[in-house]
Amino acid sequence: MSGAILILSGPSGAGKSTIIQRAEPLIGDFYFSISTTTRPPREGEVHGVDYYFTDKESFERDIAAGEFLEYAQVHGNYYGTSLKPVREALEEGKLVIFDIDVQGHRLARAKMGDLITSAFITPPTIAELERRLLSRSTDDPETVRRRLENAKEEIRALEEYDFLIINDDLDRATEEFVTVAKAARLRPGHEALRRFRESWLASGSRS
Ligand SMILES: Nc1ncnc2c1ncn2[C@@H]1O[C@H](COP(=O)(O)OP(=O)(O)OP(=O)(O)O)[C@@H](O)[C@H]1O
Ligand SMILES: Nc1nc2c(ncn2[C@@H]2O[C@H](COP(=O)(O)O)[C@@H](O)[C@H]2O)c(=O)[nH]1
Repeated sequence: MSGAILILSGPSGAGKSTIIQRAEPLIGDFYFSISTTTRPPREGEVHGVDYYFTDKESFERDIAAGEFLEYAQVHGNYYGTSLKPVREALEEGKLVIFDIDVQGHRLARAKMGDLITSAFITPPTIAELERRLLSRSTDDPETVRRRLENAKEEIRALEEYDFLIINDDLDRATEEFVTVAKAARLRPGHEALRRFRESWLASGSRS
């Protein structure tokens, strides 16, 4: 595998999807890992674009079949990253971007740590996070409350990430994310390093 992985995490409502969408034309060729979830679709979300929406029984069947690189229960629903498309994209040398929670970041690091660069995105304050969750109008008040409570736990994992992006100004945060993505691309995994060393040593010299 010669690609690289960039993991983006942060509280729900931090602006991860917004930033990935804005950064897309600026990063160049990459593969965005579409997660599978048991969360019901929000208005406007499309199966196979935003998520693969499924039910608990088939998600648990996929867990048992070893389909996931990582999965976790987040805000009361299952979310998981399918291993097969990620492996294929890596084999094609692509940068693979994940938008996953802090548990998923830990699990992915344990399996593919040498390929991973990670960034944690957060609004500057909890009050601003609450404002964004409310103004997005996608979740009922109980869901917003639960997501805000979870945010206080998630931010404890900050030190586990390579980069912190404070999303106060969207243009600046997007620019920072693009910089991180370019850096992630330049980070070869152990296998790629070994291959380079072998070919470098085999390249010979005149003396
Ligand atoms: N810098 C910003 N200033 C003001 N509003 C913002 C900023 N960044 C994002 N938003 C808004 O905040 C809301 C949440 O953003 P978004 O849906 O991208 O968050 P997310 O981190 O992907 O959330 P989730 O994890 O729940 O999918 C959206 O309405 C978005 O337009
Ligand atoms: N561990 C994983 N977390 C995931 C995955 N896909 C998304 N997420 C995280 O879930 C929350 C909530 O997302 P929402 O779309 O319901 O608002 C968010 O923090 C995502 O990063 C995954 O495959 N694995």
